[in-house]
Amino acid sequence: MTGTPGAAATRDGEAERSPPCSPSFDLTGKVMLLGDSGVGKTCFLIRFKDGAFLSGAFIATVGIDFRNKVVTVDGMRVKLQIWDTAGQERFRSVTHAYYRDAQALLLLYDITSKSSFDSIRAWLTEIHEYAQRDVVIMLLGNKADMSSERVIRSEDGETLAREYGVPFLETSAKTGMNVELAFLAIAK
Ligand SMILES: Nc1nc2c(ncn2[C@@H]2O[C@H](COP(=O)(O)OP(=O)(O)OP(=O)(O)O)[C@@H](O)[C@H]2O)c(=O)[nH]1
Repeated sequence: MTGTPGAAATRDGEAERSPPCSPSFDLTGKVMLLGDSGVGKTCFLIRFKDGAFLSGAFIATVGIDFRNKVVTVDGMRVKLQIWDTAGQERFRSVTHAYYRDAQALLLLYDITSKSSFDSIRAWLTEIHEYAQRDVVIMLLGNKADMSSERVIRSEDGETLAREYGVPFLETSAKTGMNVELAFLAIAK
């Protein structure tokens, strides 16, 4: 993560100034949420940022959006700037432009959707094409609360993650399971 405390862009693009002698964070880092449309990226971010779950109608993200959250890791305050990308194919050219600046990527699939799991290899190919070579990647099997509709076993997620040498967790934006853990793991 980069050490640039002080002024920072807020979600609305306004300057967020901190007193020069006591910055509100020690480090900053850019994280991107990636994965097919509907896997739960926006809900995952809202759960982490606000501790809430957006149930009801699914509103697909248009283009890209971001939110900031400061977390404490090993006594250091890390400001995470988290970019929520649109999973829909038609927005890919927009989101590609943001890969380069990301230090960490959370790549999500939905454990109730085989197609979202099958897309992971294509996502990893895109990541290798557009992201920094040393980017931190984590694979997440989201919607783990939907056990009766599960079609992807935990072992399948683990095997795929091992093949690509990335860490893996199952998560739920609905219950909050492992959401904070995933962000803290990549913030380290
Ligand atoms: N049960 C359950 N539903 C979830 C979970 N996460 C998301 N959902 C639901 O899945 C749908 C899609 O969630 P979004 O967060 O909008 O999906 P997205 O990946 O951001 O989609 P795009 O913006 O199109 O890329 C919504 O109806 C959510 O309520 C979860 O962990 N559990």
